Amino acid sequence: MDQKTRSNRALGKQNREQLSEESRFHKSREIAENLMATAVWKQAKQVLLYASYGSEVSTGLLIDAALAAGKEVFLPKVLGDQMEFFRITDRAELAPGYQHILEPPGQTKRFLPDASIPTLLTAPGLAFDRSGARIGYGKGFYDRYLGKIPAADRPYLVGLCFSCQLFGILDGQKPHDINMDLIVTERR
Ligand SMILES: Nc1nc2c(c(=O)[nH]1)N(C=O)[C@@H](CNc1ccc(C(=O)N[C@@H](CCC(=O)O)C(=O)O)cc1)CN2
Ligand SMILES: Nc1ncnc2c1ncn2[C@@H]1O[C@H](COP(=O)(O)OP(=O)(O)OP(=O)(O)O)[C@@H](O)[C@H]1O
Repeated sequence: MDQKTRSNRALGKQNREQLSEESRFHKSREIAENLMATAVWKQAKQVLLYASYGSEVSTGLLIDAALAAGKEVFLPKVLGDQMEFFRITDRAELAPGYQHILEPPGQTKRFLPDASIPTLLTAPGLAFDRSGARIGYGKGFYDRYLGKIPAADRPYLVGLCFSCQLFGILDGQKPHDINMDLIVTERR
């Protein structure tokens, strides 16, 4: 991996961690509100979210709002070197898994892409740019997962980040990197 990707990842992570907990909480709420105001969120019947940990954009509000709105909610679970999404109907079903991140039990309905069902996926990340480029922890889970899905069946992809993680242009993109369709920050 190139030097630029490394330094953008480190910078995005540092900027995210420098926000106070209160500020992250506040901004996460604004990010959730901005996402929920979009047509893609409103129309989505299925949402693939993540259970936030560390200094990531918090997703608790989104999970609860999606469940309350009757959407099907799926969260990632790491299985070996792959990641799969399983349905939850309550946050209480989650238990610590890979890297102590809360995960679904894995016996419930597994997400299967279906282009006829409006579906939205939110991805966390350390650095993003306006074109939708995304840098994660560097293990490639999201890129590998999304790469398995034929482009026509892929959910609408939304990157969630604080505006301090948004950079001008993240070059050093690799062929396997899959761009987000939309980036949502606390500033929209
Ligand atoms: N909330 C959340 N769930 C997720 C992901 C994620 O990024 N966020 N994933 C997306 O892939 C998968 C888990 N992948 C992960 C890959 C690496 C690390 C990790 O190495 N964490 C270190 C920090 C490493 C670093 O700073 O470079 C740590 O937390 O100490 C964590 C999760 C599936 N679930
Ligand atoms: N579609 C793919 N097919 C095969 N290998 C892949 C694919 N996507 C990613 N990888 C592997 O994963 C590694 C890490 O990828 P990358 O640096 O893009 O991760 P990232 O986007 O920062 O992290 P993540 O997706 O876990 O949040 C790559 O070096 C590559 O070996």
